Amino acid sequence: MSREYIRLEHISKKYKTEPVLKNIDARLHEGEILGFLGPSGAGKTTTIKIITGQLKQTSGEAYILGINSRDIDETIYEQIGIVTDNSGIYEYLTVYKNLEHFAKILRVKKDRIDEVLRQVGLYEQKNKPAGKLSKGQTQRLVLARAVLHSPRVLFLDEPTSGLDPSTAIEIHKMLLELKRQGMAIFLTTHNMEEATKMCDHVALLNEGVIVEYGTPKDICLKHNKIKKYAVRLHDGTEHLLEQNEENIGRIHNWMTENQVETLHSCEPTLESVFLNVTGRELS
Ligand SMILES: Nc1ncnc2c1ncn2[C@@H]1O[C@H](COP(=O)(O)OP(=O)(O)OP(=O)(O)O)[C@@H](O)[C@H]1O
Repeated sequence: MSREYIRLEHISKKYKTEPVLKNIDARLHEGEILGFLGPSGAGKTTTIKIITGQLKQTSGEAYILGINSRDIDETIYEQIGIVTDNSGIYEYLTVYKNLEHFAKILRVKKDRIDEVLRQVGLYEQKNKPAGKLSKGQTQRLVLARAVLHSPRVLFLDEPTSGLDPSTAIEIHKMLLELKRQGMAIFLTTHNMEEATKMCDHVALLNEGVIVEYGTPKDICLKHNKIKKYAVRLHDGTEHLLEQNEENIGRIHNWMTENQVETLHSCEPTLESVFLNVTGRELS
């Protein structure tokens, strides 16, 4: 049984009188990725801040690596990494010097810097000033900094937001490798494809409430009540049909007349589940 690294029990948070998190429960284990998925303002960043002790909850308990978040001090940062935005990178220092600076603070041996630079694919850019990196390269540097001290838990707030698809795929590969090495990753995203591909469990968060929690597959299967088929005919027309007797008959007729070019069953996606449950788009 893998070790539990994060536990949220009935977390609620109000900013003044405004409730932004309501009774949040979640778990994250060693070597797992948990996705907090929700539109802007759903409460994802607030949740990260509570777990990491940057913000106090109004009620409920949060534990990270067995420590109550109300009791944690800065020594926790030796065991966790946080990626929220690009702040904290010194633009006028080279990529290497940036990491050297953090290696000193985190008491990490210098050998580890080249190792991490290779891991995130920035070794060739090590002598470039950080301010001259592309957006994707900057995100790799931020990630390199966050994993320099081999943390047990990594928090990523929208890690691929604004990146082109091929850079996002590279970041995903890196994260899956870190997970394979046992790191637990708490990921927030608007991107349901990212969540489906990367996460062992997801929490769908809407206006501070978890409306669904589980594996992406289980959540989608649970909502697979109305089955649909997508049919494309040789004449170029496309048809999205609910599974019922009449439509099965239509599909059958098209098939016997050899009119069908492609036929797929359409499973729900996390995006469509979210829309279904909340009436809102994720992004
Ligand atoms: N310091 C604060 N004071 C008052 N309200 C706040 C504060 N920080 C966040 N909020 C509010 O709490 C709610 C949740 O914000 P939060 O940043 O956690 O959302 P999010 O899901 O991370 O959004 P995004 O995807 O845009 O980053 C929002 O309505 C936000 O306006």
